[in-house]
Amino acid sequence: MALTVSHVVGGYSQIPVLKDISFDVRDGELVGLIGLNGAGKSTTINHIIGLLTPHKGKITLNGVTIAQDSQAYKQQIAYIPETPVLYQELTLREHLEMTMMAYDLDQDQAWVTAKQLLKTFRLANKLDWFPANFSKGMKQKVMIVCAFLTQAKLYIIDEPFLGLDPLAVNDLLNLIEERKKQGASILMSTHVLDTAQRYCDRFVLLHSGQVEAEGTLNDLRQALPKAGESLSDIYLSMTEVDRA
Ligand SMILES: Nc1ncnc2c1ncn2[C@@H]1O[C@H](COP(=O)(O)OP(=O)(O)OP(=O)(O)O)[C@@H](O)[C@H]1O
Repeated sequence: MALTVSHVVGGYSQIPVLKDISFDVRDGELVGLIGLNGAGKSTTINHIIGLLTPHKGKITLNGVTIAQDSQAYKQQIAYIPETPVLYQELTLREHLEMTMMAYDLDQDQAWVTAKQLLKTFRLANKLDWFPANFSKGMKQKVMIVCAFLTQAKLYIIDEPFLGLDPLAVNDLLNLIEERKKQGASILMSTHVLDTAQRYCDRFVLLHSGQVEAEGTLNDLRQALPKAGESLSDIYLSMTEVDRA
């Protein structure tokens, strides 16, 4: 089991946002973290990447908790935030070099991977550009290239589809497929439910800080038999109580 989130209660203050959530992401699997605005998706991710500490419960990555070995834990994760976070004073080349250092990557090997990724995301001739010169989507692509440059065990991708052009979305989905085949795990938060339905192996449906349902689309259909066939129908049905 790559990632295990076990009975996590947590949030930003003493009042918990996450109320006893449990789920896992297995090797070679893409899991969709789905929920309305404010459901707790980013808060969950912030706990997994170690920005927040659970009040209760435990998060392990291949058996290691962040408290046991912070560096070993963090080096297994590559995170692509919803809003790109780049250093204004560093070029694209320097962002890549910094990632290689942070993940202890072999420079020669990493540059082979980097060049391929830069070509895929049409950034190959922009190595000496600074973030100020990039569009929003280009900044997002820089984050994607940095993340997939690593050989992380777990990729966490927060809402990847909103700022990217359709070509880049397709390239990202291909990249996810490729890393899955190599055994990596991916946790992806998104509101784009038709794409999630097509590509995710399993889903975690978060609602008001709780896991309302989880499993494959078939598992969800069986759990909510009257909801409808699509992930969108199932999700809307699950949130109906709040909208009544
Ligand atoms: N920095 C913060 N400090 C205090 N409360 C926060 C903070 N960030 C989020 N929250 C609260 O935590 C709850 C869950 O928010 P979270 O950002 O995890 O939702 P989300 O599912 O990622 O939503 P969205 O789809 O809008 O990104 C919300 O009630 C929100 O107000």
